[in-house]
Amino acid sequence: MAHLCFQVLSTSFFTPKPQIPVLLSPGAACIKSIHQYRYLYLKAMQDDKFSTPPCDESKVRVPHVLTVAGSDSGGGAGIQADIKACAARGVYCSTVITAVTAQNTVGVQGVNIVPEDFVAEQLRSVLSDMPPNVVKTGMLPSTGIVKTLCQSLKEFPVQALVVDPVMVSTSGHTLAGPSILDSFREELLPMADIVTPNLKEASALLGGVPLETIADMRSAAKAIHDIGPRNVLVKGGDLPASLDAVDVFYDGISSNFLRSLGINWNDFYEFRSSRIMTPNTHGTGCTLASTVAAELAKGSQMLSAVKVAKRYVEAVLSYSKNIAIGGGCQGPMDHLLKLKSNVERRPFDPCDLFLYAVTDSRMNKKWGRSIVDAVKAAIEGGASIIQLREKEVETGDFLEAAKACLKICRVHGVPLLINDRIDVALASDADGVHIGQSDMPAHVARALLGPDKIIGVSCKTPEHAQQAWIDGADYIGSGGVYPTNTKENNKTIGLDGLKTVCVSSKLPVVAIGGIGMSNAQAVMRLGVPNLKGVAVVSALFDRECVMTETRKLLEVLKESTKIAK
Ligand SMILES: Cc1ncc(COP(=O)(O)OP(=O)(O)O)c(N)n1
Ligand SMILES: Cc1ncsc1CCOP(=O)(O)O
Ligand SMILES: [Mg+2]
Repeated sequence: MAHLCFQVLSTSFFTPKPQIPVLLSPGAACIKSIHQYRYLYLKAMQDDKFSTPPCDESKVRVPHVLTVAGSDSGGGAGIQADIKACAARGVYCSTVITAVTAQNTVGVQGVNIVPEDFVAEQLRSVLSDMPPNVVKTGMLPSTGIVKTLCQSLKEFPVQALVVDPVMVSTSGHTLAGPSILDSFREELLPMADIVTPNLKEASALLGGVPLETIADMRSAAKAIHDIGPRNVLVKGGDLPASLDAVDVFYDGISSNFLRSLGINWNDFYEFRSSRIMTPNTHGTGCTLASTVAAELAKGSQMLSAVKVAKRYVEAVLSYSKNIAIGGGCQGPMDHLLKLKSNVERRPFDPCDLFLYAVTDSRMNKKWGRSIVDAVKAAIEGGASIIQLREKEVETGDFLEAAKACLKICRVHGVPLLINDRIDVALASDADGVHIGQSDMPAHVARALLGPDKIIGVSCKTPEHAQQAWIDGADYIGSGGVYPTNTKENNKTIGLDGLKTVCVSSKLPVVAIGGIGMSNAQAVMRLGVPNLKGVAVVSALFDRECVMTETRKLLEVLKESTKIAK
């Protein structure tokens, strides 16, 4: 938004700090200085940029992207991809539709361009009433629409403009012809904060120069930058001989400017990632640009917005690589992977607490087995839930073990929880945590872990149990029921204490502490309905054969339920 930034200064959204000269009509010649001032200005404003306007403190500001693009009936690209990407990134998305396309996974069957004056009306409706932080453009199918958009943005300035110069569909259909190039070069690109061409689009913007190598991409990024956008991302997905996917990011003006101040600055960045082999790549360009826009709307700096967007697209590609939608050769991605993966994870079932195996690194070391082998054996023996309780393991090793155990647990449909370490649970994407009274409060753990993860809390009293319920826990662990050497200085509550907690608890309960083959039946025979099972450490892991011990204990537990009936 090269020549809009000075109008932005006068809006209530920003509280101007530095004194910045007002340049009202920037030709190409003054773009550099405008960018330089804007760079300084945005740096100075970084902290204030997204503060709520002082006049309306009660309202919660929602990051907002307006996408100006074409509709894809197949739902994989265009407006539909933009809405989904923004939603996945937690950003509100409004839309101005420039064209309606009839397309599917086979190709584009038809294009109906929205009349220019109706594009103008949509722009006015959104920009005048619900100003977005960032505008992102996709398919702009006529010179008139480009001009209308530029005019609207001059009238209603926004914080950033992300231009995805869509020209040809992935199936080869022309979506914006060569006549559009002049208006891109003369009007739209000089206003852009970032432009994200693929190789074909970069070549077209530069009059058809061949782009075949990463060196070519660098030259192209520089040449496009000279047209006026503040940043350029040339996407190398179509590089012929490349195995890796390499995109080149160029931020020339600020680097020259910073160098002139004696600050060393790298103006080229290469984003390199291994290729994900999948036919489901339709909509990657729209998704990347929308995610950059969404991250900018949330307040990110440009380079980190691009980094996050690249990572997000890779994650979506990888998640969607085997999905089957449509009969054509290029399928769409599934943007809402997070929702999906949570849905696919089996929700917590209190019956999972029946035979709860809790690991102990000291015991496993003593018997010469790894955590992973211990978990495998417990699952083979019939454990219905696993907790990694690794008090003596380094964080990095704990994380690796958690990831490896998670793979095994997922295959068997057995939930995996982490004792104490919410960071390890988050980093490994484990199914949840078990926390004690002196660990982080359960409501804080819930806020960190989100609604879908399992949280267990240790409770010795009805008050603890009541608090665990209020805090949003899923189950409670109650004990030590019997004396144990596994946990030092742990008060024993006995069967009576356990019963008191169970009776008062609104949550399912698992008993813990000194439980094994000899006393598991006595525990289960308490007969309180929400006592769902026993949690065991030494009876399984301080033994030579974990699988055999688990099997035997499972039989005892099954037997006890029969007797209880
Ligand atoms: C199922 C279950 N119940 C209780 C505990 C004990 O947790 P905590 O009180 O945090 O003690 P440590 O296990 O951290 O020593 C548990 N781990 N699992
Ligand atoms: C972690 C814990 N919390 C209460 S008792 C206990 C230890 C249980 O270990 P064991 O099953 O070996 O008695
Ligand atoms: Mg603990």
